[in-house]
Amino acid sequence: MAPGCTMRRRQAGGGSVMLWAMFCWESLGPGIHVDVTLTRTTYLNIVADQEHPFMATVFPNGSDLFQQDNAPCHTVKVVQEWFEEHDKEFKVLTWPPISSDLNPVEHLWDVLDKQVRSMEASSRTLQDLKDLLLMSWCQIPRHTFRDLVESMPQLARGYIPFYILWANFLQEQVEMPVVRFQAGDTVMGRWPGSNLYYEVKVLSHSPKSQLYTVVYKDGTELELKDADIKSMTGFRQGSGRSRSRSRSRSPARTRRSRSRSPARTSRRSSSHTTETRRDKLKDVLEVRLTPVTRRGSGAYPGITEHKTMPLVNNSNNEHEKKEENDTANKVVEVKEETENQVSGRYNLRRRKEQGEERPFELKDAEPVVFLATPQQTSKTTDLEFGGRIGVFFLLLLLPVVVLALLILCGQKDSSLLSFPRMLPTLDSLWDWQVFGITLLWLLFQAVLSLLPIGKVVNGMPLKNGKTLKYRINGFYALLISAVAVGAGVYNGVDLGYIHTHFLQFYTSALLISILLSIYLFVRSRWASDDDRAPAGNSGYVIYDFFMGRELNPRIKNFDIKFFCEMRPGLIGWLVFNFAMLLAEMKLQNLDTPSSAMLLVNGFQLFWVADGLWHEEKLLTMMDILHDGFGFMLAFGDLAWVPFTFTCQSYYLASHPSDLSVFWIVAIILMNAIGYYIFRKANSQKFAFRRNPFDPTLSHLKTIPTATGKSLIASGLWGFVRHPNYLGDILMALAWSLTCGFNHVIPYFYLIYLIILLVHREARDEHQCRKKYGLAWEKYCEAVPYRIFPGVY
Ligand SMILES: NC(=O)C1=CN([C@@H]2O[C@H](COP(=O)(O)OP(=O)(O)OC[C@H]3O[C@@H](n4cnc5c(N)ncnc54)[C@H](OP(=O)(O)O)[C@@H]3O)[C@@H](O)[C@H]2O)C=CC1
Ligand SMILES: CC(C)=CCC[C@@H](C)[C@H]1CC=C2C3=C(CC[C@@]21C)[C@@]1(C)CC[C@H](O)C(C)(C)[C@@H]1CC3
Repeated sequence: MAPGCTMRRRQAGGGSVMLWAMFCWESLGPGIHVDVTLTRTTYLNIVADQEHPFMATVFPNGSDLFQQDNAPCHTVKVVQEWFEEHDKEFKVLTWPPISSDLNPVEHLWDVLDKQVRSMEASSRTLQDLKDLLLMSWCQIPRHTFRDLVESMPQLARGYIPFYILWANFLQEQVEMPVVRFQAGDTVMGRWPGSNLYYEVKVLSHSPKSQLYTVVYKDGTELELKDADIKSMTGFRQGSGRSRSRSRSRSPARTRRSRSRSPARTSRRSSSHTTETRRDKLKDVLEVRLTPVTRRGSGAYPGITEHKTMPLVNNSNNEHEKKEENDTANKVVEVKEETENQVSGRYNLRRRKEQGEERPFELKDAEPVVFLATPQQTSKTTDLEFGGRIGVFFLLLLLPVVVLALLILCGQKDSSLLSFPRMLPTLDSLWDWQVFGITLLWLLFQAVLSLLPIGKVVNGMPLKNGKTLKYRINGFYALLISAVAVGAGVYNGVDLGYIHTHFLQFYTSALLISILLSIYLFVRSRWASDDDRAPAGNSGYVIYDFFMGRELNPRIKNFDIKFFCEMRPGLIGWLVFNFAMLLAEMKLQNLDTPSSAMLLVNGFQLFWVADGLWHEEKLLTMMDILHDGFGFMLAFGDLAWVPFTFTCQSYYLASHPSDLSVFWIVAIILMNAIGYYIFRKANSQKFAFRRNPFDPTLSHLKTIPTATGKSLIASGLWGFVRHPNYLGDILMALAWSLTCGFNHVIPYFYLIYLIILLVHREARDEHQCRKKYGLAWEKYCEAVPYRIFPGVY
């Protein structure tokens, strides 16, 4: 922000709050507090996560217009590229470089200014100012912004259409004393990532970082910004000190001098402390600040009884239904029992009044969105899987486990106790021809993935603000592979070869995954910080080799991780299943495959086809966004998936399983229920993350988080915290049940999946708790079970 844009009153202390907002004739958009230095990444996040979904909701028919001024962050290359990529959905209107026109949002800043000023006495801290700005933005009446648009001369002359969205930044400044609290003071400290305050004791203040070190009652020590601390009296009463404030507009305004009328200047310095305003202010603060009750002594601060944390109904999506002030997002804050004072204004209702017993209150509003700070890849300190020692054993154990599984599965007696004393010789485990076939398969799938069919989509924004492009053609690859395999079999290719050489196929895949991991590890030496995975950069060779140092290793446009996750292993698994089906018919002299084998083939074909149909959704998953590509995923994708996921069909090839009609129906039903839960939960979450305003999701209740994202807290996501895992596990159970109860070996996939998903859930829980703080705690309170309702 250029100094010329701000009008500071005094130099001592103070700071500024930056707000980004957008509006059109139809509706106000969300007001977004930019919590970090405004960078291209921050702005790209705003555009992708806020502006884009809002635009899609307000103008669902496309061909709409978006206008912003020429601020540097608006015009940087990555941002322009993003807009170019989306130019089919909407066009960005250029802002004439020497335009004397104000961005229409600026008129709303004036409205905001008046509203905030009328509550001036309250704004003692940056947090106060931020809260007031956000709340005031939401309170701009509909007629104000509509009148503004309708009064624009360009509109009257037909130069600009109604379907245009304007956006801009506002910077407001507040002055504060430098050190408000002394060591030993008892104050109210905000719990990071939330809007909840707890009693804390100030330990010290650092003049350098301007941070207070405080200790919570449970002993947690944290560093808090001045804005996150309130005095006990101020907290209870909400009375304020005087402050002075100045503001600046969009960063683009650096070159344009802003002429302010003398009237405005005098208005600025006048005091606005009438009783009415105080009352208004009191209301606002009472909605905002809520002392929380502790559940027990020494409890973790997040686990408290928050009678006040709001659960938000997503129904604000239907903005056309609203009568007044139809902002797309409204402030969601905690509130005390003083509901009567404010309920009319803020539309707060007790959930009990709606006949539900939840300890939450419901608001017909979305939260004002706070922007998450983009992550930097620093050294990985939080080691998973038991750290270096854990991954060392996993490195050795995983390949051996698969080998043991295959040996047992292929035996007549598959009981664990009949594991052969003599291990297969190295000679019998290796076949160059098999190795060649495996390489050819990989090459074939790589070629298919590069075919210029299917759409190209953007992945999620990376740390540097860029997005990678992905060709989504997995489903076509499956169809082409099916035709190729079918043609091969028709022309006499004996797929029984796969059954008889299954171990050799495994060792080939194992070797390839090891070689690939070594290649990935070596090439990651040259990976820039931006390209590194948050989870695989501990500095320990074994650990980083296992986890993968590079996030999205690519050879030109070929994304190695995305390819391996979805193609050779998954499609290969289906080919193996088909080979086992043919082998079963041959070994057991059957004219048609057994019902168990048909079910397994059918279910798994459907699951893989479904995964490839929804291939794009993988782009938002932990594996792509967080995990590096190292041995774990290379081995997982190329060896683990095709050789352990086949455990039922490989087992059935040599172990007949007679299923009664009852069992067949029960198993089909179980698979169908599992699939429904799995797919619905995943699709709902994906759609919600892509567009929180999606009208089809308006019935969902959500919990706002301080990052701007909300958590779905009703429907399947209100049933258990990981309904998608539950669905997946139900399907896995159905697949295993086809093999009967003679041996545990066909249940290997089910056992693996439960272990993996329970562990994954714990990893995810850890990350979500870090990301969402108390909002996550609230979600856990509202939805106590993780995967299995009533059990876990
Ligand atoms: N068969 C197999 O071997 C495996 C299958 N899978 C399947 O893949 C699928 C995806 O799994 P995975 O990526 O692990 O997990 P999820 O798809 O459940 O993703 C977890 C993320 O979802 C977001 N989230 C969590 N709770 C909520 C909520 N209430 N509302 C909105 N967003 C929420 C959070 O991210 P944020 O808030 O940042 O968006 C969280 O980090 C699952 O169906 C799983 O069963 C996974 C692993 C192995
Ligand atoms: C023990 C070990 C080596 C673990 C590696 C784990 C991997 C095998 C799995 C981690 C997440 C996976 C997913 C799929 C396959 C298995 C791995 C790679 C998946 C691509 C299968 C198809 C689904 O539709 C899916 C896209 C939901 C799924 C995503 C996760």
